[in-house]
Amino acid sequence: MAMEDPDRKTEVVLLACGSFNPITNMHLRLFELAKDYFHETGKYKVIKGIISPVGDAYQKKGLISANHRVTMAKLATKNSDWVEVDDWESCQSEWLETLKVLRYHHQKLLSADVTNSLQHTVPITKLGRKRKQEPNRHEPVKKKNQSPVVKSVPQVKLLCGSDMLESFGVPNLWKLEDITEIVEKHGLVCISRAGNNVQKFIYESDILWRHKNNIHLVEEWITNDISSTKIRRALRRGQSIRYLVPDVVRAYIEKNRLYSPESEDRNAGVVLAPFQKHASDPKSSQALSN
Ligand SMILES: Nc1ncnc2c1ncn2[C@@H]1O[C@H](COP(=O)(O)OP(=O)(O)OP(=O)(O)O)[C@@H](O)[C@H]1O
Ligand SMILES: NC(=O)c1ccc[n+]([C@@H]2O[C@H](COP(=O)(O)O)[C@@H](O)[C@H]2O)c1
Ligand SMILES: [Zn+2]
Repeated sequence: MAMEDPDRKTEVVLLACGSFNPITNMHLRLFELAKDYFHETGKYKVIKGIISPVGDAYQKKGLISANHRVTMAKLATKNSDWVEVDDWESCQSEWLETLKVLRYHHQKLLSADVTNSLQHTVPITKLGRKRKQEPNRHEPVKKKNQSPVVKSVPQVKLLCGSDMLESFGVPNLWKLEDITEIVEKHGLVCISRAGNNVQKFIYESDILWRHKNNIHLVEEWITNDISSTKIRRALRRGQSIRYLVPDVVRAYIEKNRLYSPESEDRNAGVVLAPFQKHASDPKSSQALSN
């Protein structure tokens, strides 16, 4: 695609998909942990984080309306200068495979990049000639000048916890071809969650093992087991959730009385959308059996 510059860092956009029912401090920490990890490698630059709450059609038990979940995620990230919320996925009337969400965001960056380079196009040959005419040949050439033309599109990597990675092994939940394309074309960043053995999981899957260079495992040393399930449970019991979610999110939940025994019963007994969609597909039944 573009001219490779060994000094230039690969730009990465981190995409987190999930229910965010509701968003917690731990979800926000995932982004910080992943960004630190990539920057410490010296090879990547994380330019953006995207939170994509799942749509209502996912039909998970206890899932409250996407409208509230998106609003809370926006409130939670309003002080972040690099993490944003995208509601495209949640606005779709049907549930979408995570791969399609990754493709959409990659495509969006591609078209933004085309627009950008059309605005700044300088033929590469011209830049080459200009470089040779520079007076001091020993001075390092400023590669920065080339950026609008030769810049490559950022990679969009799926950011998740190890429970999501391990869900790849749940029969009928993921299509094998989707898992393959995610790890082959995009890449995965997985934050370890207490009680999960991700390395063994990767070892036991041929596909994940083959693409392990594109699966980044990030150890969370300051462990923190906040989950949305536990937040909803505390709320149902009238217990405090202060310091577990951003204060603006807590205030929004209280104002709108969002989580109750009734809301927890939403979608009770309903089959989760991916199971409905993939159950009859033989390719997905034993997604990672070897
Ligand atoms: N404590 C955590 N450590 C690592 N990853 C986490 C943690 N909490 C959530 N995640 C990750 O955040 C993403 C979104 O998760 P999700 O919306 O399901 O939140 P959750 O807290 O796990 O909610 P629930 O309890 O309802 O399953 C997933 O990739 C999940 O693995
Ligand atoms: N086949 C798939 O693409 C597939 C299957 C199951 C869950 N997912 C996604 O993973 C996330 C899981 O979120 P929860 O952990 O809240 O259920 C959601 O964004 C959901 O859309 C994708
Ligand atoms: Zn979860």
